[in-house]
Amino acid sequence: MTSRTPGSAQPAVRLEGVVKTFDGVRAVNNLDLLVEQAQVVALLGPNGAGKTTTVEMCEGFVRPDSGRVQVLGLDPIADAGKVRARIGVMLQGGGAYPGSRAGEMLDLVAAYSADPLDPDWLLRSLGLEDSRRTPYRRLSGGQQQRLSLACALVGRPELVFLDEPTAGLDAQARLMVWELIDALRRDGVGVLLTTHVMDEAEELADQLVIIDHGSVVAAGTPSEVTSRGAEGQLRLTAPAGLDLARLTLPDTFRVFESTPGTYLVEGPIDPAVVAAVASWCADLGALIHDIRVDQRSLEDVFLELTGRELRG
Ligand SMILES: Nc1ncnc2c1ncn2[C@@H]1O[C@H](COP(=O)(O)OP(=O)(O)OP(=O)(O)O)[C@@H](O)[C@H]1O
Repeated sequence: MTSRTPGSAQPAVRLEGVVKTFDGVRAVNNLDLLVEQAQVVALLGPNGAGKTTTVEMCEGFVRPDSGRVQVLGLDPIADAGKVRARIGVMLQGGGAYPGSRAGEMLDLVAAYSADPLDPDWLLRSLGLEDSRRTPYRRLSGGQQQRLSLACALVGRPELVFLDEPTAGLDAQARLMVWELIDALRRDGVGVLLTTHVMDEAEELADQLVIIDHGSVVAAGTPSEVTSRGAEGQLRLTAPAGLDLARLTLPDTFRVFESTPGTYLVEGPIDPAVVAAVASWCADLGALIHDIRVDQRSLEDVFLELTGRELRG
């Protein structure tokens, strides 16, 4: 992918206090969201949390009741023509003529762009080089999915919206899509993606935004989100019967010997805690056999924040 010249300092997406209500139900409730250029932001949330509504407001398909939506510094409804020429939207299985061939479809979309990417390069990057002449209806679900991603990207957008880009893809195809998203970021493109796949969000995103009932419940880098307020655990294996009274940690920590020679420290584990434990052992002349910090996974945090019940 060729590198683009740096654009204006406008963020790719900025939402401020956005509200959208359907039939008395607040789908989006006072939402703030920021996607900078050259940044991948993953929007996470349980079913019905308001992700699609949020993205559709950014794409100019849904009008907010109140608040401000800006895309590349423009209003996506008032400036729809200008905005659509500069963004890429991945539509799930939509907009295809079933009889047209994969390569023809991509060429057609490319023909609408002033400066398209090379369609053959895109097909290769997505493992579709052998499907150029295959009619759309004969493509597998995963191939159709990748073709719709190619169509979203071929116009060299400054910002792309990806709705569950790897849903239903096999491991190889998923990796290709991840690599392509990484290449987009390197090329200065802003990416707002929705996903239900936690490791995808952790792997790809610079920033995570978890929403529930239309509002942000957590936001930050993946490590900020997984460590924020986290009760972690440090597990230490060392000689049995060490004097715990000589380990000085704040009262917020719970320290105990769970079985002879296995010590647990529960609380917000940070590098200073690990150092304190190591120096406690050193002062006692005790050799550490094993030390491990168990961090919560993004899935743990997600379920804690959004509950475990099934949503409609
Ligand atoms: N056009 C509409 N008319 C009525 N209600 C709607 C409409 N679009 C969305 N909603 C409601 O708004 C809420 C948020 O829906 P939305 O599709 O934005 O959630 P989502 O986070 O994308 O969910 P999912 O993960 O299931 O795709 C839901 O309660 C949904 O039923």
